Amino acid sequence: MGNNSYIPHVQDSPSGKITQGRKVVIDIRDLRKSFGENHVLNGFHLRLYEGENLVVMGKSGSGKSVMIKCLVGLMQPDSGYIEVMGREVNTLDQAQLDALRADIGFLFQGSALYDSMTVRENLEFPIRRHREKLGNVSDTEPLVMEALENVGLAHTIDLMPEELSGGMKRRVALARTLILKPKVILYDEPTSGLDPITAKEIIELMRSIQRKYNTSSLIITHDVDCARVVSERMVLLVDGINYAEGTYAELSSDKDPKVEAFFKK
Ligand SMILES: Nc1ncnc2c1ncn2[C@@H]1O[C@H](COP(=O)(O)OP(=O)(O)OP(=O)(O)O)[C@@H](O)[C@H]1O
Repeated sequence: MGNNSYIPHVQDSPSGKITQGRKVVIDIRDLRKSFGENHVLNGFHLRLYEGENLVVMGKSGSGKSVMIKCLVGLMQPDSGYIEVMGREVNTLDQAQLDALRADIGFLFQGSALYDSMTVRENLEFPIRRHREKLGNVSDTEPLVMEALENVGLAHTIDLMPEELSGGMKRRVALARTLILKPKVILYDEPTSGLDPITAKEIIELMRSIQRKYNTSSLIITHDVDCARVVSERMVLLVDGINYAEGTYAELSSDKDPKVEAFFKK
């Protein structure tokens, strides 16, 4: 590990077994992005397989957000190949990008609820934006209820965000993400700012959603506990590359100093 090239999965390693025979839903190859002399991504590779929970860990400023922005077409990479659910992102026009984004759920740190809207109205918002994807439904109530039930918050439907705790807001935001039945969910620091018990609840929810809908999840986190519980595989982003890949057990016992640094408390 730790060389400057793509690390193919060793087929009979634990992480190799996880990926064997599964369909690739996100394929990032040799991604490069610099801002002047700041070379952020220097040949980053990543594959997300159908139904898997993949955690990407990297220090602050290592380029995780840049990678996600390139992935959803919000930022143009300098070079590299990005394919999401069979579509090559760099070749898509605006309408095609919008359609792609409707298939991707985002749970970002900043994906706050609209304070002036009730929980119901917050959940109706994406339905109105992507009405055609849901077959132009006129009665949104069953969709809103199903999404809220998935996160155990059906009783909050008529509350305002200010009446919810931080953990409940995060769960409502997750329900809003689920309402469009995304095939892929991108989580950016899903447990940041939450106390350990609430963080654990969010992690449990992420796992149950993944089981129920067979979604593929790309999870960006600094939280080693979150990574341990939620990840099937992990990618460590160091020096702009996928420095190391493997299961939590594989990586947490790796003796490479840059890998070890992630697991020191
Ligand atoms: N639009 C931009 N213009 C110039 N530099 C940028 C831009 N976006 C990101 N960068 C730089 O790219 C580097 C990686 O930033 P990025 O936000 O991807 O880090 P990160 O790994 O997501 O960090 P954090 O964990 O703190 O959110 C940083 O040095 C940042 O200053």
